[in-house]
Amino acid sequence: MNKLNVSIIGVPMDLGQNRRGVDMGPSAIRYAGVVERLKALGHTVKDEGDILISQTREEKSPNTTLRNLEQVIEANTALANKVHSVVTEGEFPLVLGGDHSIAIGTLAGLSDQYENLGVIWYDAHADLNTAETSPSGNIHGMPLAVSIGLGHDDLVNIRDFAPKIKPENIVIIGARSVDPGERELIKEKGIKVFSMHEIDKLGMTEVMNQTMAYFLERKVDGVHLSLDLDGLDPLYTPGVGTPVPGGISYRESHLAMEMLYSSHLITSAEFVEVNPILDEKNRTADAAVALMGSLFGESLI
Ligand SMILES: NC(=[NH2+])NCCC[C@H](N)C(=O)O
Ligand SMILES: [Mn+2]
Ligand SMILES: [Mn+2]
Repeated sequence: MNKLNVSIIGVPMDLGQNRRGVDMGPSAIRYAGVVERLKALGHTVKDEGDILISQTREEKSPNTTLRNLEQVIEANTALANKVHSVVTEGEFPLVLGGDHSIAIGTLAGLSDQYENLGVIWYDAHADLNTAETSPSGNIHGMPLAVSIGLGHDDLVNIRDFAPKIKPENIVIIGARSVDPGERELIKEKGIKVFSMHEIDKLGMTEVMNQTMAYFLERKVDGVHLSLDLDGLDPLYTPGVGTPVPGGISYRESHLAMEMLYSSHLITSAEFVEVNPILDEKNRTADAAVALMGSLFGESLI
């Protein structure tokens, strides 16, 4: 088995949306035993601590409909620099959120290390909104659009280059709440989506096999897993700010993580949207850590 040097980066960010408490996500995931779980699998694990996040929130940012824009730019710039230094040292970045706006920083930090990075977006949502299409003004609904170069200039150009990833290198898994503007973008850019419909119809084994074949065909030189806990059904992960019923099951998610482990394709990961205030007895963070166990090589036998 392949042993990794895992660097854990906490991002106690809640400025990309309006439900308070998701800033406590990294602590909840640590309490659920992430370090111990990965060490038990033989990996070397270093907890790099948390990125500093502004405690100032504003209801209306000056000159924009994007909520807390300045603070989100600042946090993501810091995260991008941290992820970048971790990757250049040959370590595996494992980012703990925090709301999903932090994927902007994670991808910005990763992408100049990869010519052709693939991205798995495991989520109930597509997170492909821009200021023009967003129903909410919440930046956590925009990170994938920003990463393909669409959105506010200062977000798009973190670390001074854009775009970070190619639309045809994205695979969205678990989508079931997609806004009209996002649908158009998916069509226009040819983004690959396995919605709940495909998961139901094909089964998770086939979805993952097709996902991996797609990345091999695209000759990616790394794959980032961005896992929003709301991709799972709220039955299993109730502690999320934007739950959508009819989601991926706990077992299907483990199967997906186990298959990703066996594929050796994944080169970085983030687990986001864990909100302990909305949770029941830390179940959502527990689920996140259990899924990380599978992603990093736990098996039953
Ligand atoms: N990362 C998330 N949970 N995103 C939810 C986005 C919800 C909705 N599509 C919006 O733009 O506001
Ligand atoms: Mn989501
Ligand atoms: Mn999301």
